[in-house]
Amino acid sequence: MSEIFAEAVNVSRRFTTEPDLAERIAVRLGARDTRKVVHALDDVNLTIRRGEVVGLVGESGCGKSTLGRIIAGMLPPSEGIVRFRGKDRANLRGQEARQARLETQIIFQDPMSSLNPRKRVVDIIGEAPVAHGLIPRREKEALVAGLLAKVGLDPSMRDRFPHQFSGGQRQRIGIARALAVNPEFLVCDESIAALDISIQAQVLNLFMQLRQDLDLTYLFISHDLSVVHHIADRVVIMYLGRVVESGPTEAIFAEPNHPYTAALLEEVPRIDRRHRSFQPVKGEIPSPINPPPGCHFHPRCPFAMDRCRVERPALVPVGGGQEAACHLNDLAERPRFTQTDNREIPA
Ligand SMILES: Nc1ncnc2c1ncn2[C@@H]1O[C@H](COP(=O)(O)OP(=O)(O)OP(=O)(O)O)[C@@H](O)[C@H]1O
Repeated sequence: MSEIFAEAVNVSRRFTTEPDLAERIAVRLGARDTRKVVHALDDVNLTIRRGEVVGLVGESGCGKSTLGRIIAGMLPPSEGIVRFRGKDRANLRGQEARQARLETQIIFQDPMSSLNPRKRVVDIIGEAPVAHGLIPRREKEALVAGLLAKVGLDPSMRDRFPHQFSGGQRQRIGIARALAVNPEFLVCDESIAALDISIQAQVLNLFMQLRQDLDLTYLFISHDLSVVHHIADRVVIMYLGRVVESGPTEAIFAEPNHPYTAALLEEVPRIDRRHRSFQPVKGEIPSPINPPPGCHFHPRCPFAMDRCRVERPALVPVGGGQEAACHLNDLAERPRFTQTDNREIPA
């Protein structure tokens, strides 16, 4: 197995909600402070090995982006450690910290909001490598031309502005900008979600090609299991701030261990039946402001037992390279579920 490249160890992250105007006024007038704490991540472990594509999936609000930003070093955890190449990111200083920042690039969903509309593509892509002293200014044009070609755009487009490109082309510009500083690790946060279906496949193929050509490591965040099935070596499933299951992609798709994973897969969409997002698993996702005790999934789980309502299940190996956090694994006879009947089995 290749070396561990990036790692989150027992990472938690809380946010305090901002009070709105009415709440601020009420507090000034003596009312109780109504700010609430959002438990976005609750003791999460994640390991990414060199050269791996790890797919991080889960419903909206389960903490995927927060984990991606923490692993990328853009956001500190409230608790826990983030290691990059074996070193605690929080302790990196000077040149080492700068190097770690450059080696990790994050590609967001909406390229338009991250590309400066007043700058030409040549500057958008070529600015950072010059500013960081990776290349002399005179080499900027050539570097940008090469990068545009690498992401499938005509190098003659380098003097255009972002608004002169389509959504898919803009995402390619975003990718070229990320590649300009020679990263080894790309965190792709819903990077293809905003694109038309046909364009999604093209950009996904580009990511896979770049992986091969440049030996990249990816954390690929998506709410779309079919996308992850297509690109990831390993899948990590999150539910309400916790990892509930992880393992090799094929194993997870063939035999999910956690009832939540099974329920998601029931709804999914094979890649050939293109389906863009999760259908709601039965029941509402609870609020991360007030998560349920025990297993976070128990209010929606068709198998929930008394123990699930009070005791958090640990994430443990369950065979086949998979890990799952489910008390069912401790039963002498585990109820079997299939992708089609998991909703009907009584508790
Ligand atoms: N800066 C913040 N302030 C307050 N709450 C936040 C902040 N950032 C994220 N959250 C909350 O933390 C939880 C997890 O958010 P996050 O964006 O990580 O989830 P996600 O799985 O990526 O969802 P989505 O796909 O909708 O972005 C959500 O309840 C979100 O509202």
